Amino acid sequence: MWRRSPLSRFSSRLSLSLFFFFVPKPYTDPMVSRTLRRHHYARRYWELSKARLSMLVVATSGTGYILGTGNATVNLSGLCYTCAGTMMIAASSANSLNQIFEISNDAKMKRTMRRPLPSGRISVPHAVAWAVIAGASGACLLASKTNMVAAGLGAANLVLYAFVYTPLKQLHPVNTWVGAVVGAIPPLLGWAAASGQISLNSMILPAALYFWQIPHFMALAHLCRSDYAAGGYKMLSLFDPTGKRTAAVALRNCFYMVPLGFIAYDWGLTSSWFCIESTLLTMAIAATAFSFYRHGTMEKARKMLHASLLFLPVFMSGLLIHRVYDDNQQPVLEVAGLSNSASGEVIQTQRRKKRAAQAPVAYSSAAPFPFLPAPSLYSP
Ligand SMILES: CC(C)=CCC/C(C)=C/CC/C(C)=C/COP(=O)(O)OP(=O)(O)O
Repeated sequence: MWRRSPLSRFSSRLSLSLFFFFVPKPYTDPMVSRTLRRHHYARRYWELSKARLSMLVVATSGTGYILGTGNATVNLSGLCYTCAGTMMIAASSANSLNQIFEISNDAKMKRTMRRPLPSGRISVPHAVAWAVIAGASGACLLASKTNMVAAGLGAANLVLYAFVYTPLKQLHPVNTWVGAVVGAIPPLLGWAAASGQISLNSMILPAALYFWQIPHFMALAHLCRSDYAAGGYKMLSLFDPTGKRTAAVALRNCFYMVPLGFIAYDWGLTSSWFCIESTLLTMAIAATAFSFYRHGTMEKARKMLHASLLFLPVFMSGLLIHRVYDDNQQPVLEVAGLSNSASGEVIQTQRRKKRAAQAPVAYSSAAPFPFLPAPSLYSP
């Protein structure tokens, strides 16, 4: 049998005695216990915020802000305020309220049972206080540092997520589509924070997010189907034992994303490179959805989930890399003495951009009455 040498026993006792001599007792020293308590709650707040989901939400809002800026120089403080406001409303408040309403459901699901509320690591009043304070501060931050459109979108989305989507999960499979609207709002919020308005071309990234969420959540719902059933949620996958319908819905929504790259170009948001990139990307995710449709296995559903996780960051990076900003481009081309065709392209882009920059109301109000002139939102 292995025995420790006297020297090793002596040195471990010595290090233990030194440790207890120098390190203050955690629960007797008020300073240390306060630090520990702060650390404990910081971790619980972080968990309540569903950190990974929140990072994604903030990233979409930040991308919306940069796209909505419309010129080369992005106002960094505005971007930071927008991201912080979105983080507070979306992550801290919306996600905390969602978990407060779903304590008993989350406790029954393997995926969620270790969350701070079902596992009893934070009390309900504490979580409610955190959600209210974070939500109100986030809305005030957006209202004071950006504008009321962004603050209003944030507050409305909080209500939609916590008070419409969350209860709907236990009532009807349509919840996934309502959830897709919730996920599509943050980039619109970001755009509104930068530009103070909602225009047609501000809808491209939200549309992508809306359609993208369907294959993403269909894959999740198929993979975690027994967990969702245990939690009492009504997901489409629970009414679809073969997975065929779930996969068909995912595939259909992948195809809806195909025109987005062309629309982004046509409306002057990106260069033509983005059409190619976006088409290749959507065809790749559609291929995984088709494979899931054909085979209906867990393996194929997982592949579609992984493809969806890759899709969004690449799509958003493409939008940012190929975005077209007008006010700095024309002078640069002129100074560089570039050909007429190059500056002609810039003028065309600006025209397209101007057309798409009109608020959607200009189109929708004209649509049922094609004989009426479309109202112009521009002052001459
Ligand atoms: C500005 C603002 C308020 C933005 C909100 C952004 C936000 C929280 C988007 C999440 C969208 C969504 C449907 C998530 C799934 O929640 P789930 O409840 O199905 O997830 P779970 O099963 O893990 O709890």
